[in-house]
Amino acid sequence: MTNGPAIPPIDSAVPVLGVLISGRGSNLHAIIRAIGDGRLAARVGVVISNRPDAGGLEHARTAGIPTAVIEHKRFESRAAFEQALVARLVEAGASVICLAGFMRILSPFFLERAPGPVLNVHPSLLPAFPGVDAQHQAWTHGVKVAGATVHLVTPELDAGPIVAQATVAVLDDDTPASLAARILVEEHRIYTEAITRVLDATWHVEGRRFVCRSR
Ligand SMILES: Nc1nc2c(c(=O)[nH]1)N[C@@H](CN(C=O)c1ccc(C(=O)N[C@@H](CCC(=O)O)C(=O)O)cc1)CN2
Ligand SMILES: NCC(=O)N[C@@H]1O[C@H](COP(=O)([O-])[O-])[C@@H](O)[C@H]1O
Repeated sequence: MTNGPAIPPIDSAVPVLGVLISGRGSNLHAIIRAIGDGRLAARVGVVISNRPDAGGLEHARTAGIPTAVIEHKRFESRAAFEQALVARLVEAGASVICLAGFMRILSPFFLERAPGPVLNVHPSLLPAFPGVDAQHQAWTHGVKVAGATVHLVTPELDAGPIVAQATVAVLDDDTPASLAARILVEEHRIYTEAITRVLDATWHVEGRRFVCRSR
């Protein structure tokens, strides 16, 4: 009698990602698919959501990835919440933290204790249109070129060194929703590229510039 599908042993040589979400998790799903396709040499050690109803948790469960719900509302302070995040990331052995639609501003308390660099994906060509609803900001402003950014997370919101970007042409008949959908495709593509660059040991930051020797 078999005991179900064989669960491959954990390869300690494979870098571990910790992914933080708050919602549907399409960027998380893109990371999981990239790993499964062999396009990203890593594994997701834990998916943490600050919201129990986050749809992205199901992507993790389907992929057999450990999940945790750490609700910010249940903590007395932002620091206590962030300490819980750090503890779960350390427990999972995460060495790179990926924010994927994680809708909490992280304080220096977290960033000083995180077990590795923190990345975020943002749906605009930063520094243009920081903050929330960036796609709608760009559409309303009338830009002809929008896009997506993956950046290192620093205490200042959406202002960290840029690791990867992609442009998206804005069409005359675009709506905010149609533009956001095309930007999302590029987010999915560049997040894998950005994680690969950060996993490469030959990067450093010069001023605001993310410099990666090998890519
Ligand atoms: N220190 C940083 N934290 C975060 C960054 C960052 O660059 N530096 N990126 C954000 C992602 N983000 C936009 O890309 C973003 C997320 C959340 C907010 C925000 O106003 N959050 C509120 C609460 C909102 C809610 O819970 O619904 C808050 O934290 O008080 C703005 C922008 C992730 N974190
Ligand atoms: N300011 C942060 C921000 O706007 N992040 C955006 O939230 C969405 C999450 O989608 P997902 O849950 O399907 O990955 C993504 O479009 C991401 O760029």
